[in-house]
Amino acid sequence: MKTVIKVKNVQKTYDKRVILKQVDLEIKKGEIVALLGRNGAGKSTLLNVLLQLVSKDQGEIEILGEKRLKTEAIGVMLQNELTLERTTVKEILELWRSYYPKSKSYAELLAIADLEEKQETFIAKLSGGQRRSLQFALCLAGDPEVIFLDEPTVGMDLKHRQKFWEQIKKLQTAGKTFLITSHYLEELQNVVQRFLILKDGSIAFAGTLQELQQNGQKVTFRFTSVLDKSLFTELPGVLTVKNYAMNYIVQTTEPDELIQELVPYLPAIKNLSIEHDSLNDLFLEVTGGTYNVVSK
Ligand SMILES: Nc1ncnc2c1ncn2[C@@H]1O[C@H](COP(=O)(O)OP(=O)(O)OP(=O)(O)O)[C@@H](O)[C@H]1O
Repeated sequence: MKTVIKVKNVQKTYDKRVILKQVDLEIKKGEIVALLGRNGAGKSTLLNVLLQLVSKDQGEIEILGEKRLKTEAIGVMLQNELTLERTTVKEILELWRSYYPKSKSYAELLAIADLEEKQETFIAKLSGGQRRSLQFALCLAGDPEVIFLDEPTVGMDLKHRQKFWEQIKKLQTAGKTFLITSHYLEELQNVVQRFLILKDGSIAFAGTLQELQQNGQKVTFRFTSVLDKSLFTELPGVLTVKNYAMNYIVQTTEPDELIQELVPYLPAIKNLSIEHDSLNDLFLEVTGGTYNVVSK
């Protein structure tokens, strides 16, 4: 597949503070890629640099094979950018369409925004979620090839979120490429192909969810048992054991081995459930967050 976004050794400093130290990444056509990182990691800065909204100190960026930003082929949804408060939904959609020689139809954009009932409503009177949906429709006005979304679902209710992610998948099947920042990790899991994790000014991890799981795989066993804690702490591959009365939480990097070891004790183990790390847990591990580690 064709490379759509290519970033090499990008650096950015604000007031002598290094925000992006060395960012390298590549995104292929048709990929949905999430850019993750803790608050202040530099995600928005990276997007702004990619979109040439702020200058970079150093490095190379190519989008759609060009150093020049092909604005007609790029869709952008940043945070809180709807400022034309005294404009109606209809007026703003038509205005955005007029910027592009090849725009999506008004009806299509209205359906994407899901604001059929609010065509004559001023932007000032829309809810936070409705504004985000409208912004999403605006960023698709020119039928772009590459779409940058910064925290797109903030403020959207469940129905709008679901609809939003369905639209993204549909657009992907039409060959569109996405780079998305979000703190809602769980909802990314079913949509995103690849995750980039920004930490200390560089991409600390780039790969699929499976690769992320293999990278720092921890599996949690939960059960109730009358057996003594010391029995579980000594089993091979066990990282941590926590118990409250008979309720146990055991974490391991070797789930298959642990199951084998537990077999002789199964008559005394009830309500067993086995869970892989969630994307949240894995993310916190990579970014050096406070992973909820329980000590032996
Ligand atoms: N215009 C600016 N001038 C100076 N410092 C800035 C500017 N914009 C951002 N920063 C700083 O750069 C760092 C990265 O900010 P950025 O907004 O890129 O982080 P982020 O990963 O998008 O965070 P969040 O998840 O909170 O949105 C922060 O420490 C921020 O204070």
